[in-house]
Amino acid sequence: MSQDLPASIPAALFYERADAIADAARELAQQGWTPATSSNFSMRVDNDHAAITISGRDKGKLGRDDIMLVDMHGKAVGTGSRPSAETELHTQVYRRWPEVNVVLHTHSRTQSVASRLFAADGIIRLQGWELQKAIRGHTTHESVLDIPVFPNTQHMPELVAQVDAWIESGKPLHAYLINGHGIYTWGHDMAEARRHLEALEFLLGCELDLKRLNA
Ligand SMILES: CSC[C@@H](O)[C@@H](O)C(=O)COP(=O)(O)O
Ligand SMILES: [Zn+2]
Repeated sequence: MSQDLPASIPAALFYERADAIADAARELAQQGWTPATSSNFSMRVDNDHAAITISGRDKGKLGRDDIMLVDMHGKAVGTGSRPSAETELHTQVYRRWPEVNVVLHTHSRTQSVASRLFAADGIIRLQGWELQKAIRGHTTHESVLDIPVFPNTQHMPELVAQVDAWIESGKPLHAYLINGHGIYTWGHDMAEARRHLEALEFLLGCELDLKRLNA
């Protein structure tokens, strides 16, 4: 289905975003983090719109026609295509933080297992790892980096409410896990969002190893 763009959005801008999403998705898929059409990716286009993956597509084989425009409430703009089933989790981040321009969601094995293992605690506390410094605002391994684990649901407003409650409690949020599901993280640009995702994948893997070793 073709994408019509509002007059305020140049085609070159939208397709630059679409290409950047498709390129990142391909690379993340190659790492095995987007199995069986899972995962979704988006980039802010302007204050009122984001480019996001169309629902159900193989994230390892995306082209620019697999990306569509939505408004900041998750409604399709200029196309009959269906946006990601989890679009509201992306637009929530864009509405909340105007400086965030990229949201990434993946389903790696490490993310999935860690989410199950720490679900009862509702949180994974990362501390003492040098790689925490890959996360914006963290300048030392001594800092505390809390990653909440929210219960999974197919009803997005419930998840949105849980994320809102965490943020409104005043706690920092750079990423969250959904139990048995995967991770959401974001960044000011694609490089930062990718760095956050990669660092968190590594750190969750380390925490799982510690549990395995009973350390
Ligand atoms: C194929 S199961 C994964 C989905 O249920 C969902 O969690 C997901 O990440 C992808 O959904 P999508 O609608 O393609 O964005
Ligand atoms: Zn998902």
